[in-house]
Amino acid sequence: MPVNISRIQHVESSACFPFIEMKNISLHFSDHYEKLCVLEDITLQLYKGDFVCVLGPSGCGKSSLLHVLAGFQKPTSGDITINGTRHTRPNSDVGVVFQHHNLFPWLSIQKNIEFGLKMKGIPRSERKNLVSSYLKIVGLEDSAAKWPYQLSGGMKQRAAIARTLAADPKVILMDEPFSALDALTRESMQNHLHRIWIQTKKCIFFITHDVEEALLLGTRIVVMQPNPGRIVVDMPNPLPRHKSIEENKHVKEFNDLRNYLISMIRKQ
Ligand SMILES: Nc1ncnc2c1ncn2[C@@H]1O[C@H](COP(=O)(O)OP(=O)(O)OP(=O)(O)O)[C@@H](O)[C@H]1O
Repeated sequence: MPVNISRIQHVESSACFPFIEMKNISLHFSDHYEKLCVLEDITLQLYKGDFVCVLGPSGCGKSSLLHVLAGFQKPTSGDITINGTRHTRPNSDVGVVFQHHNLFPWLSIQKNIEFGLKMKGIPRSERKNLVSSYLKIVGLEDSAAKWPYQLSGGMKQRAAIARTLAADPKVILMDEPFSALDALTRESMQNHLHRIWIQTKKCIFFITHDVEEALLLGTRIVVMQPNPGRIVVDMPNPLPRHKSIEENKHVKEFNDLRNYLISMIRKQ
Protein backbone atom coordinates (compact mmCIF):
# COMPACT_ATOMS: atom_id res chain seq x y z
CA MET A 1 0.00 0.00 0.00
CA PRO A 2 1.56 3.36 -0.97
CA VAL A 3 2.29 5.80 1.85
CA ASN A 4 -0.07 8.77 1.95
CA ILE A 5 2.42 11.31 3.29
CA SER A 6 -0.14 14.10 3.77
CA ARG A 7 -2.27 11.79 5.94
CA ILE A 8 0.50 10.83 8.35
CA GLN A 9 1.80 14.31 9.12
CA HIS A 10 1.18 15.70 12.60
CA VAL A 11 -0.91 12.73 13.67
CA GLU A 12 -1.36 12.54 17.45
CA SER A 13 -0.04 9.45 19.22
CA SER A 14 -2.74 6.91 20.00
CA ALA A 15 -1.95 6.86 23.72
CA CYS A 16 -4.13 9.35 25.55
CA PHE A 17 -1.92 10.81 28.28
CA PRO A 18 1.56 12.19 27.56
CA PHE A 19 3.89 11.48 30.42
CA ILE A 20 6.45 14.01 29.25
CA GLU A 21 5.18 17.31 27.96
CA MET A 22 7.24 20.21 26.60
CA LYS A 23 5.11 23.31 26.23
CA ASN A 24 6.10 26.42 24.29
CA ILE A 25 9.84 25.93 24.85
CA SER A 26 12.03 28.76 23.62
CA LEU A 27 15.78 29.12 24.07
CA HIS A 28 17.54 32.36 23.19
CA PHE A 29 21.18 33.30 23.54
CA SER A 30 22.38 36.84 23.13
CA ASP A 31 25.69 38.66 23.10
CA HIS A 32 26.51 42.34 22.54
CA TYR A 33 25.71 42.12 18.84
CA GLU A 34 22.79 39.77 18.28
CA LYS A 35 20.08 37.60 19.73
CA LEU A 36 20.11 33.96 18.60
CA CYS A 37 16.76 32.09 18.67
CA VAL A 38 18.01 28.51 19.08
CA LEU A 39 14.54 27.11 19.89
CA GLU A 40 11.26 28.89 19.28
CA ASP A 41 7.92 27.83 20.74
CA ILE A 42 8.48 24.07 20.73
CA THR A 43 5.61 21.93 21.98
CA LEU A 44 6.12 18.18 22.06
CA GLN A 45 4.52 15.33 23.96
CA LEU A 46 6.23 12.03 24.65
CA TYR A 47 4.16 8.95 25.45
CA LYS A 48 5.13 5.71 27.17
CA GLY A 49 6.79 3.38 24.68
CA ASP A 50 7.51 6.14 22.13
CA PHE A 51 10.80 5.89 20.24
CA VAL A 52 11.09 9.43 18.90
CA CYS A 53 13.83 10.04 16.33
CA VAL A 54 14.78 13.68 15.80
CA LEU A 55 16.23 14.73 12.45
CA GLY A 56 17.27 18.11 11.14
CA PRO A 57 20.13 20.03 9.51
CA SER A 58 23.21 20.86 11.53
CA GLY A 59 22.61 23.76 13.90
CA CYS A 60 18.79 23.51 13.97
CA GLY A 61 18.79 22.99 17.75
CA LYS A 62 18.46 19.20 18.20
CA SER A 63 21.12 18.93 20.92
CA SER A 64 19.86 22.12 22.55
CA LEU A 65 16.39 20.58 22.79
CA LEU A 66 17.90 17.43 24.33
CA HIS A 67 19.84 19.54 26.84
CA VAL A 68 16.66 21.35 27.84
CA LEU A 69 14.82 18.02 28.18
CA ALA A 70 17.67 16.59 30.26
CA GLY A 71 17.52 19.61 32.58
CA PHE A 72 21.11 20.65 31.66
CA GLN A 73 19.90 23.89 30.07
CA LYS A 74 17.17 26.16 31.44
CA PRO A 75 14.86 27.31 28.62
CA THR A 76 14.24 31.03 28.17
CA SER A 77 10.52 30.33 28.38
CA GLY A 78 8.17 27.36 28.47
CA ASP A 79 7.65 24.38 30.75
CA ILE A 80 8.48 20.69 30.89
CA THR A 81 6.44 18.28 32.99
CA ILE A 82 7.11 14.60 33.67
CA ASN A 83 4.06 12.72 34.90
CA GLY A 84 2.49 16.07 35.70
CA THR A 85 5.43 17.29 37.83
CA ARG A 86 7.51 20.26 36.69
CA HIS A 87 10.96 19.16 35.48
CA THR A 88 13.68 21.78 35.91
CA ARG A 89 16.97 19.99 36.63
CA PRO A 90 18.75 16.71 35.86
CA ASN A 91 17.28 13.82 37.82
CA SER A 92 16.93 10.03 37.69
CA ASP A 93 13.71 10.22 35.60
CA VAL A 94 15.85 11.17 32.61
CA GLY A 95 18.83 9.05 31.46
CA VAL A 96 21.26 10.32 28.83
CA VAL A 97 23.51 8.38 26.40
CA PHE A 98 26.01 10.59 24.58
CA GLN A 99 27.92 10.15 21.33
CA HIS A 100 30.98 9.06 23.32
CA HIS A 101 30.38 6.61 26.15
CA ASN A 102 31.22 8.03 29.55
CA LEU A 103 32.01 4.80 31.38
CA PHE A 104 34.24 5.10 34.45
CA PRO A 105 37.62 3.73 33.29
CA TRP A 106 38.55 2.61 36.82
CA LEU A 107 35.52 0.28 37.15
CA SER A 108 34.79 -3.05 35.44
CA ILE A 109 31.77 -3.19 33.13
CA GLN A 110 29.77 -4.93 35.84
CA LYS A 111 30.70 -2.27 38.41
CA ASN A 112 29.94 0.51 35.93
CA ILE A 113 26.40 -0.83 35.48
CA GLU A 114 26.05 -1.39 39.22
CA PHE A 115 27.17 2.13 40.14
CA GLY A 116 23.78 3.89 39.87
CA LEU A 117 22.04 1.01 41.66
CA LYS A 118 24.49 1.30 44.56
CA MET A 119 23.85 5.06 44.75
CA LYS A 120 20.12 4.31 44.97
CA GLY A 121 20.79 2.04 47.98
CA ILE A 122 19.61 -1.17 46.28
CA PRO A 123 20.79 -4.22 48.28
CA ARG A 124 23.77 -6.21 46.95
CA SER A 125 21.85 -9.41 45.99
CA GLU A 126 19.22 -7.45 44.07
CA ARG A 127 21.97 -5.40 42.38
CA LYS A 128 23.65 -8.57 41.20
CA ASN A 129 20.45 -9.86 39.60
CA LEU A 130 19.69 -6.52 37.96
CA VAL A 131 23.23 -6.18 36.58
CA SER A 132 23.09 -9.69 35.04
CA SER A 133 19.73 -8.99 33.44
CA TYR A 134 20.93 -5.69 31.88
CA LEU A 135 24.18 -7.31 30.71
CA LYS A 136 22.03 -9.94 29.01
CA ILE A 137 19.73 -7.35 27.39
CA VAL A 138 22.73 -5.63 25.76
CA GLY A 139 24.50 -8.92 24.95
CA LEU A 140 27.54 -8.39 27.19
CA GLU A 141 27.12 -11.35 29.58
CA ASP A 142 30.64 -12.54 28.80
CA SER A 143 32.25 -9.14 29.34
CA ALA A 144 31.08 -8.41 32.90
CA ALA A 145 34.56 -8.59 34.43
CA LYS A 146 36.31 -6.67 31.63
CA TRP A 147 37.51 -3.06 31.84
CA PRO A 148 36.18 -0.41 29.45
CA TYR A 149 39.52 -0.25 27.57
CA GLN A 150 39.17 -3.96 26.73
CA LEU A 151 35.90 -3.43 24.81
CA SER A 152 35.28 -2.33 21.21
CA GLY A 153 33.51 1.00 20.52
CA GLY A 154 30.14 -0.70 19.98
CA MET A 155 30.51 -2.80 23.15
CA LYS A 156 31.35 0.30 25.20
CA GLN A 157 28.26 2.04 23.86
CA ARG A 158 26.17 -1.04 24.75
CA ALA A 159 27.63 -0.98 28.28
CA ALA A 160 26.74 2.74 28.53
CA ILE A 161 23.16 1.90 27.44
CA ALA A 162 23.00 -0.89 30.08
CA ARG A 163 24.22 1.52 32.75
CA THR A 164 21.54 4.03 31.77
CA LEU A 165 18.83 1.32 31.65
CA ALA A 166 19.87 0.06 35.09
CA ALA A 167 19.02 3.43 36.64
CA ASP A 168 15.45 2.80 35.36
CA PRO A 169 14.79 6.29 33.96
CA LYS A 170 11.36 7.16 32.55
CA VAL A 171 12.92 8.42 29.34
CA ILE A 172 16.32 7.83 27.71
CA LEU A 173 17.82 10.66 25.68
CA MET A 174 20.40 9.71 23.06
CA ASP A 175 22.48 12.29 21.18
CA GLU A 176 23.84 10.63 18.03
CA PRO A 177 25.00 7.62 20.06
CA PHE A 178 26.23 5.64 17.03
CA SER A 179 27.78 8.38 14.92
CA ALA A 180 31.35 7.61 16.05
CA LEU A 181 31.03 3.92 15.06
CA ASP A 182 31.96 2.28 11.76
CA ALA A 183 29.13 1.25 9.40
CA LEU A 184 29.03 -2.44 10.40
CA THR A 185 29.13 -1.77 14.15
CA ARG A 186 26.50 0.88 13.69
CA GLU A 187 24.18 -1.59 11.96
CA SER A 188 24.69 -4.13 14.71
CA MET A 189 24.02 -1.43 17.37
CA GLN A 190 20.78 -0.48 15.61
CA ASN A 191 19.66 -4.11 15.87
CA HIS A 192 20.67 -4.22 19.54
CA LEU A 193 18.80 -1.02 20.33
CA HIS A 194 15.72 -2.21 18.41
CA ARG A 195 15.69 -5.41 20.50
CA ILE A 196 16.33 -3.48 23.74
CA TRP A 197 13.38 -1.19 23.00
CA ILE A 198 11.12 -4.18 22.14
CA GLN A 199 12.10 -5.81 25.45
CA THR A 200 11.89 -2.75 27.72
CA LYS A 201 9.45 -0.45 25.83
CA LYS A 202 11.33 2.50 27.35
CA CYS A 203 10.49 5.92 25.99
CA ILE A 204 13.51 6.94 23.87
CA PHE A 205 14.34 10.38 22.43
CA PHE A 206 17.02 9.77 19.82
CA ILE A 207 18.90 12.39 17.79
CA THR A 208 20.39 11.28 14.50
CA HIS A 209 21.56 12.70 11.18
CA ASP A 210 20.74 9.43 9.47
CA VAL A 211 17.26 9.32 7.91
CA GLU A 212 17.40 5.53 7.41
CA GLU A 213 18.36 5.01 11.05
CA ALA A 214 15.35 7.11 12.10
CA LEU A 215 13.02 5.07 9.88
CA LEU A 216 14.43 1.76 11.10
CA LEU A 217 14.29 2.59 14.81
CA GLY A 218 11.63 5.23 15.45
CA THR A 219 7.95 4.84 16.21
CA ARG A 220 7.73 8.58 15.64
CA ILE A 221 9.85 10.94 13.56
CA VAL A 222 10.35 14.61 14.28
CA VAL A 223 12.06 16.96 11.82
CA MET A 224 13.44 20.32 12.96
CA GLN A 225 14.39 23.38 10.95
CA PRO A 226 16.77 26.21 12.00
CA ASN A 227 16.48 30.01 12.37
CA PRO A 228 14.63 29.74 14.64
CA GLY A 229 14.88 26.08 15.72
CA ARG A 230 11.38 24.61 15.40
CA ILE A 231 9.52 21.38 14.67
CA VAL A 232 8.20 21.11 11.10
CA VAL A 233 7.20 17.42 11.07
CA ASP A 234 5.99 15.16 13.88
CA MET A 235 4.68 11.94 12.38
CA PRO A 236 4.20 8.33 13.42
CA ASN A 237 6.45 5.95 11.51
CA PRO A 238 4.12 3.79 9.43
CA LEU A 239 6.68 0.99 8.93
CA PRO A 240 5.65 -2.17 10.81
CA ARG A 241 7.38 -2.43 14.22
CA HIS A 242 7.12 -6.22 14.44
CA LYS A 243 9.38 -6.63 11.40
CA SER A 244 13.14 -6.75 11.77
CA ILE A 245 15.29 -3.82 10.67
CA GLU A 246 16.50 -5.86 7.70
CA GLU A 247 12.92 -6.65 6.58
CA ASN A 248 11.83 -3.03 6.90
CA LYS A 249 14.62 -1.88 4.59
CA HIS A 250 12.88 -3.84 1.83
CA VAL A 251 9.35 -2.58 2.50
CA LYS A 252 8.12 -0.66 -0.55
CA GLU A 253 7.23 2.52 1.40
CA PHE A 254 10.77 2.78 2.81
CA ASN A 255 12.16 4.78 -0.12
CA ASP A 256 9.11 7.09 -0.35
CA LEU A 257 9.42 7.88 3.36
CA ARG A 258 13.17 8.44 3.13
CA ASN A 259 12.76 10.82 0.19
CA TYR A 260 9.95 12.68 1.94
CA LEU A 261 12.03 13.14 5.12
CA ILE A 262 15.11 14.25 3.16
CA SER A 263 12.98 16.84 1.35
CA MET A 264 11.64 18.12 4.70
CA ILE A 265 15.16 18.37 6.15
CA ARG A 266 16.38 20.32 3.11
CA LYS A 267 13.35 22.59 2.90
CA GLN A 268 14.19 26.01 4.33
N1 LIG B 1 25.66 27.93 24.87
C1 LIG B 1 25.45 28.46 23.67
N2 LIG B 1 25.65 29.76 23.43
C2 LIG B 1 25.40 30.30 22.22
N3 LIG B 1 24.93 29.61 21.17
C3 LIG B 1 24.72 28.30 21.34
C4 LIG B 1 24.95 27.64 22.59
N4 LIG B 1 24.62 26.34 22.45
C5 LIG B 1 24.21 26.18 21.18
N5 LIG B 1 24.28 27.35 20.51
C6 LIG B 1 23.88 27.57 19.12
O1 LIG B 1 22.61 26.99 18.96
C7 LIG B 1 22.46 26.51 17.64
C8 LIG B 1 21.95 25.08 17.69
O2 LIG B 1 22.98 24.24 18.19
P1 LIG B 1 22.74 22.69 18.46
O3 LIG B 1 24.03 22.09 18.88
O4 LIG B 1 21.57 22.54 19.35
O5 LIG B 1 22.32 22.20 17.00
P2 LIG B 1 22.23 20.71 16.42
O6 LIG B 1 21.01 20.68 15.57
O7 LIG B 1 22.33 19.73 17.52
O8 LIG B 1 23.53 20.66 15.51
P3 LIG B 1 24.42 19.38 15.06
O9 LIG B 1 23.50 18.52 14.26
O10 LIG B 1 25.50 20.00 14.22
O11 LIG B 1 24.92 18.72 16.30
C9 LIG B 1 23.80 26.66 16.96
O12 LIG B 1 23.76 27.82 16.15
C10 LIG B 1 24.75 26.84 18.11
O13 LIG B 1 25.85 27.64 17.74
